[in-house]
Amino acid sequence: MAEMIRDPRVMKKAQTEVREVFNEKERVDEIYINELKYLKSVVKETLRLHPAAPLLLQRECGHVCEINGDPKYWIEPERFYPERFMDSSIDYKGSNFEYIPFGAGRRICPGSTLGLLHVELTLSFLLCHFDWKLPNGMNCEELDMTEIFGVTVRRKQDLYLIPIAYSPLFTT
Ligand code: HEM
Repeated sequence: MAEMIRDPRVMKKAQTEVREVFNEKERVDEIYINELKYLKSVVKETLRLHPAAPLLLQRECGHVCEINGDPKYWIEPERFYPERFMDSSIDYKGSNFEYIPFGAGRRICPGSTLGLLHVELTLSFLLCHFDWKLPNGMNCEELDMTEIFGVTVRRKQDLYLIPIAYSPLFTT
């Protein structure tokens, strides 16, 4: 939600997809979740930029540095850009080592399917039934994206957003 509120283009695109699929089916339901190609890319991109459980001890680089000057695996690696996963063969199975939000190998997360379903379904509900805006006239560039490390990584500042109920019946 934080990445999408920072980029209204992505929010709009994900919302349009969710509303098209679920309005047609007349309800939000997990059986249609695989039709949400863009929303799934949003979740993938979120787990790329913000892995909930980075492996090993977390470290932070003390200096700005450039490694070989050429991003080998990701184009514009720091950018939140879900489109990079559309039509990509990279999945969650841990066979692409540049993307292992659930780990890899024998100890890969056994709860990934359940975890993803919860995230995707919850996000679908939030996008389908509400429009979202920042409080107090806050600008999206002002949103603090600092993360803190614990057992899992999370936002340092809680995210406050204003939901505006949406119903296709009341739109013009
Ligand atoms: C989006 C949600 C989730 C993320 C991002 C996530 C991520 C991870 C990661 C990165 C690991 C370490 C894998 C490794 O050592 O290579 C892990 C392990 C594990 N996860 Fe998850 N997980 C999620 C949801 C869940 C859920 C819903 C469950 C249980 C219902 C679960 C159960 C476990 C267990 C038991 C392990 C330890 C596996 C082992 O060491 O053999 N996870 N998870």
